[in-house]
Amino acid sequence: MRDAASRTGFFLVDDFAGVPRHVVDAAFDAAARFFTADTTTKIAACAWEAETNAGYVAIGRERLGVSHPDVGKEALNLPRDSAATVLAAVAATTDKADADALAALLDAASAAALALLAAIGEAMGDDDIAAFVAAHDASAAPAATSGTTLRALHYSPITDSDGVVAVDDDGCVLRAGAHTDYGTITLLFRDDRGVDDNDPASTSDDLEVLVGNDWIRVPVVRNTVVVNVGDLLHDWSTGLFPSTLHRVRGRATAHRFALALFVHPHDHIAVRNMPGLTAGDHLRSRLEASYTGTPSQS
Ligand SMILES: O=C(O)CCC(=O)C(=O)O
Ligand SMILES: [Fe+2]
Repeated sequence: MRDAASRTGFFLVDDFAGVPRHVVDAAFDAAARFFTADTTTKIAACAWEAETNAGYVAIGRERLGVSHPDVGKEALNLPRDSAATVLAAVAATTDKADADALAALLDAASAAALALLAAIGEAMGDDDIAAFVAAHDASAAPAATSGTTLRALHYSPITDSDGVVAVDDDGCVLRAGAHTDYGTITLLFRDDRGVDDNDPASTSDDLEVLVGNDWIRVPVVRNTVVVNVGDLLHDWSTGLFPSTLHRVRGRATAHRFALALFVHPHDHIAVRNMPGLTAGDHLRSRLEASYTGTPSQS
């Protein structure tokens, strides 16, 4: 883990890091059903709110890279601290079982993250692993708020008429621009749904990581979760574990689904190497830079 985290900032963990497969599958099914609703319904149910970072992020609202909005990407944000309102909106839009499935993944992935953080603390040679883990553990500080958020992501097929960006020679578009993640670690669950069966080149390994000067594809390995280092672990480890630039570059014709838990310390925790900045301030400034004002109604 120390080797992978320090070289690329990305690694795969078997058995979904302890999250039961049926919990992952049920959450994928729930997210896919929610995204099937039309845009107006989803916006009306729970439009994304800057204050809480909770809710439905319509196509055109988010730009992870600097150049243009992420192409054809919509998301449902379930921050740990304000999941309830979004879960109620999911229950009203599809059904209660779907809301329960997303809540179950939020809980199970959050627990898995704490176990991973203990291992990561050991791998980076932290002199107070317990404090590192406790800085992310809701039960260790029940009154503390945190940016930890489950996001369901859906990238829909795009056509020429979308006119947003060019499809490159490989038939791919940049689905999510190059960025580093904002928190401590991210747990990314992927599956094969959305792969275009009519297109032999279509795969779900669309996630690319910048290693040296090369964009390397992160392979999809069944029953694994991708774990990657975010900016605050880069900070905590003083650069030993780098938060690596990554992007999603995928087939223009395919759907893509992913579920990501962005794990953050409690908001009041100080960012080690930026005096005066807290984890909460850091997250707010990154969110402000990546969300645009107007949803497109496509
Ligand atoms: O869609 C994905 O696989 C990952 C997207 C990503 O890197 C992110 O949302 O931070
Ligand atoms: Fe990311």
